[in-house]
Amino acid sequence: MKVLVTDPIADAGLERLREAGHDVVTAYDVEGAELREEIRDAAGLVVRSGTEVTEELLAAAPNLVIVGRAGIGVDNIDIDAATDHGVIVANAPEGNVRAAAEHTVAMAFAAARSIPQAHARLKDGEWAKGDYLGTEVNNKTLGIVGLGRVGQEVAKRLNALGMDLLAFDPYISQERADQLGADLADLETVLDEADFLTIHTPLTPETEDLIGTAELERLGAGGYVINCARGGIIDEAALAAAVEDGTIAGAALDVFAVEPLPDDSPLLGVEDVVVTPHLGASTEAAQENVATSTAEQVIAALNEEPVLNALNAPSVDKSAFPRVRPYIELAETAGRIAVQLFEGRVNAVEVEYAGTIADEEVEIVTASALKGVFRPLEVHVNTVNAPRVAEERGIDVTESKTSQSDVFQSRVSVVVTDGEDDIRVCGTLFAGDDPRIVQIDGYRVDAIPHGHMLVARNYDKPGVIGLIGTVLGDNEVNIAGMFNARETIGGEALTVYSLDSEVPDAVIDRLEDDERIMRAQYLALNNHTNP
Ligand SMILES: NC(=O)C1=CN([C@@H]2O[C@H](COP(=O)(O)OP(=O)(O)OC[C@H]3O[C@@H](n4cnc5c(N)ncnc54)[C@H](O)[C@@H]3O)[C@@H](O)[C@H]2O)C=CC1
Ligand SMILES: O=C(O)C(=O)COP(=O)(O)O
Repeated sequence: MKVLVTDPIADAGLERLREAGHDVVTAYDVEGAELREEIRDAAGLVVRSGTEVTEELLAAAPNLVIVGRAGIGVDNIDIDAATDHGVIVANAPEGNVRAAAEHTVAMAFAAARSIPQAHARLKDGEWAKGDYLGTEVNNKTLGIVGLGRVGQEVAKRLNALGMDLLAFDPYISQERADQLGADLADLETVLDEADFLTIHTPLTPETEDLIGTAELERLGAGGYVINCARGGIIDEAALAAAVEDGTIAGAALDVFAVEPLPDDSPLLGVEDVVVTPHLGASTEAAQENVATSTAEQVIAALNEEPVLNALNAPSVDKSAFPRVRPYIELAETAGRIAVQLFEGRVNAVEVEYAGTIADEEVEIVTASALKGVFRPLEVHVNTVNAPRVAEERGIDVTESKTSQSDVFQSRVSVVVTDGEDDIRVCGTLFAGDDPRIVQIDGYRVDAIPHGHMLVARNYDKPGVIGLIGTVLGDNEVNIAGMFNARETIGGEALTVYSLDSEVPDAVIDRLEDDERIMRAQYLALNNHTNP
């Protein structure tokens, strides 16, 4: 499949994709209409921070399965739109953490000891020894905004260099902070106490412009700001002014609100603002890590396997996946059968798990059952967007589990209802992976869910089964298997036929013309034959 790579990633990642048999196309400086054309037949897209993955781009990518972000920050990807389009977004949250932490430490020293400024002057032939009186980090307080993966690595390193740690992060436990030797406080206290303030949050509506004039005033003279997280968290004009007028001592920035940083940025004119062009993740090791990890995730997604770091898709533990996998298709089929048999307007879907499957993480199986239920919709529904499609349509989804199962070791049931009537379809796996539909609307059946199915509700009268067989045969529809279930002798019965081909409407009409047959329904279970 085609995997489009729009930002440079390490060769190891490109190689991994090729080894998996994918057609890797690199398009580093392509934008606009040209990029939309390039993505049209792509199944995978790999980006870093340089590509804006917008709704417009996603809309131009009907075959896209996954956007892999070879790095951490996903603020350049419209995840919401990706979910709507059923596209997985996955990042590589581990591989460049140490690189980003080391760069942060380097930037702290660069600012505190004016290394870039002194270096530039010496290169110009000037021995400016007397102009620089730096600040030691030893015995100073490090204020950390965002004590996540990078923040914690920075904390450990700078703590080892003699700094006290004070962190603002409303989403971290006291226990974790204690393990790091960090005190937790509100932002104001951190600003009041810190000598160095380092930012390690993602860019979100909550963190946008988190640090402005008032916060820099609180940090005060002698304070340094380091930002290797995301531009936009600090108000750049306010920061440039605060360093320029001595409100704070200096700043070191790796990231900017607009990248590449425009020539006319006020930051560029301020002597004590140190800048690097978004180099935090740019080490050989980090790039190899994130490129291979992203390639693995793209390969998994294109193989319909679980994507470890998916940000918008149900997650499954890799070791549990083989146990869960066969139920994914079974639940989708049960959902497809249930919705096609149901004659009302679905306003709720219930997925029940009984037996050993109830011990597993089944989020992806439930999403798959919904995918089956929504199959007749025009929109492209998959396990990424199925829960959202349900929510948007006001369809209640419930999942229930019981360790008790009847005769089967495990059973998955999909119930669709309009609040009054419902249809329940239950499936199981024989011999571990052989899917069977074992109950339809209360009738015990045994049907192989494959291809084409005819479900007839008839009276248990002599000759009915023969008639159905003859009518199907006369119309060249071959019967692969059949199961007849009845309530009582002579009472209502439900007969399920597994067929080798589609049943034309005229044949359905012909069957329903017989007064012994109340209802005959053709169900398409093949992907290609969905009505
Ligand atoms: N300069 C570069 O090249 C690199 C930059 N990054 C950036 O560094 C940042 C941090 O990355 P990770 O540590 O991996 O993320 P993370 O998700 O592990 O940690 C982020 C932390 O911020 C906290 N947080 C979220 N909202 C907050 C708020 N409003 N106030 C205070 N704390 C808040 C979270 O609770 C979490 O602990 C990201 O923006 C990432 O994109 C990461 C790698 C390289
Ligand atoms: O991983 C991140 O969040 C980064 O900021 C690294 O960005 P990059 O992959 O170097 O464009």
